[in-house]
Amino acid sequence: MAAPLSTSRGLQEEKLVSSFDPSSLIITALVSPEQNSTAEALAVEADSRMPGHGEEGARGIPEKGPEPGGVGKEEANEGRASSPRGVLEIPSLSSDSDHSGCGCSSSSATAEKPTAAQRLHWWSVVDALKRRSARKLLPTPSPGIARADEDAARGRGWKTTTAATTKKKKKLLRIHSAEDGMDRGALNLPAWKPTWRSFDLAELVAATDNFCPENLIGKGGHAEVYKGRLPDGQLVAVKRLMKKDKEEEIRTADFLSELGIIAHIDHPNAARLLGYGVDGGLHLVLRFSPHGSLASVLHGSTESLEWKVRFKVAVGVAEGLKYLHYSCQRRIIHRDIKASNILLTEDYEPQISDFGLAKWLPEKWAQHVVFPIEGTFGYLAPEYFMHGIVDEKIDVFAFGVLLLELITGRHAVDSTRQSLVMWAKPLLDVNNIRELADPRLKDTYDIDEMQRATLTASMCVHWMSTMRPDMKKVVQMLQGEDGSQEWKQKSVSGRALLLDACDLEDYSCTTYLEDLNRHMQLLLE
Ligand SMILES: Nc1ncnc2c1ncn2[C@@H]1O[C@H](COP(=O)(O)OP(=O)(O)OP(=O)(O)O)[C@@H](O)[C@H]1O
Repeated sequence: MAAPLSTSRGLQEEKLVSSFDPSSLIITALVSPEQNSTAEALAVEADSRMPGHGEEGARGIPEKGPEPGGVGKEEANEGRASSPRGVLEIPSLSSDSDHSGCGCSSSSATAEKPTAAQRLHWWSVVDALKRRSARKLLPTPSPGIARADEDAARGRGWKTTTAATTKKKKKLLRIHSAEDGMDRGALNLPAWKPTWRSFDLAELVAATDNFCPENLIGKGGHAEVYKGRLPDGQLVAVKRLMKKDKEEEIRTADFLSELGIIAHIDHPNAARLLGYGVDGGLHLVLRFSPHGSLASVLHGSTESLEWKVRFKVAVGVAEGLKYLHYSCQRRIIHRDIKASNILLTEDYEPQISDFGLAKWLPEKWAQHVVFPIEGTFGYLAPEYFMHGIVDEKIDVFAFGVLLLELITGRHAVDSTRQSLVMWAKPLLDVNNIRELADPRLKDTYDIDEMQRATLTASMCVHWMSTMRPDMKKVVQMLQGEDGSQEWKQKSVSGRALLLDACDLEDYSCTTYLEDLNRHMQLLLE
């Protein structure tokens, strides 16, 4: 496994990035074969770029899933494709429940399949992308194409179908024929109105004052985010995917992936999608969070964030993660929980955002192995960065780090490149709350809440994933609802417990810290 590259995003956030993202396969399920569009050629290209990727895997759905309780393997040379990210599965017409759409429930725990109307809505997204692709294929730019689109098309070597890809294309045609054979017009649509819509470029330009630099409110590894105002006065955040080093098709795949997941999320502690735009770039339109990210409020201000708010944020993020892990038809693993991906509403209600790396896993897969490993250093669970293992527990680990940030006011990785987990571990082991608590808080925190938070954090950042609580338990622990007494007792004998756990496994506490260190050195070299 090649060592992942690191971007230069400062010491606080070393983000792992990939040279190739298997999620690009998502496109293969979204383009229609009936048009010889760029999008289709793109699909074939994306497919063919997977080394050893079998034709059967062209839809990104494994031919044969792992046995119940087994591990889903994403590595291409295993002959299986990735657990598809995002949209790929949403409009699926397959009868196999495991390959059906995400259909996350609306604030309820009941999973629902997508309706015909929902599928139709998705088709409109696909059509918009196809139109965009088709425009770019035109040998001479049409006078009707917006200038921004011309810029985007300039110099880009979109490949049309080649002899080498013809065979795969034929296969794709067959794969898609079943879906495309469905008469969209003949669908008897139930009354379903999506809460999000398509925005054209003119609307986005007007809202953001032509993406004026003054409206730039955030810049991540993949996107620029602009503040905007819609004609009805509503404030929005327009997330524009950056061109950077990624190929167009990979960017499109990332975009569809994020859109596919976020469009189905409906929870007060998760970012709310208002729409998307595919003209002049790829855009997500999101509800604006007035306080920006937790990272900026916690670390970017001289004023100390009061404990009451910190605890509210902790509980809210835990609720949001619980929803993602348990209230969707398929479990959504966020994979990039960190302070800069937690946005704060007017009244400091936290919202989990940036679903660019999120994955959903079939119910019967206990876990999944991915390559390349993506995420942000300081928040990566050991089993993930060492072996690429993905399940809910990697989010639990990252949540533990976030909790430590809230408790201590420290960064996940400090200016001396020390990981917060490494710094906090000895203090957590002896339950030294005085040393752990952010000195800026002085004595203003609720001692019970602080006790519960530190204990929960110590369990969440356990190096053995099986020793970490799930997010249902985390919520209960934070709220002191279930087993708080039991946890209190554990906190008293916390050190003994943790040492016991160390003894149980060869993979000891020391090994874990050494691995973390080694991994960090690798990244920062
Ligand atoms: N809805 C929003 N309201 C206010 N600010 C936002 C909103 N969405 C994003 N931002 C700001 O923009 C920043 C970058 O957004 P985001 O994390 O989605 O971009 P990204 O490129 O995907 O990031 P990453 O590097 O984590 O992949 C956030 O940290 C936040 O400060």
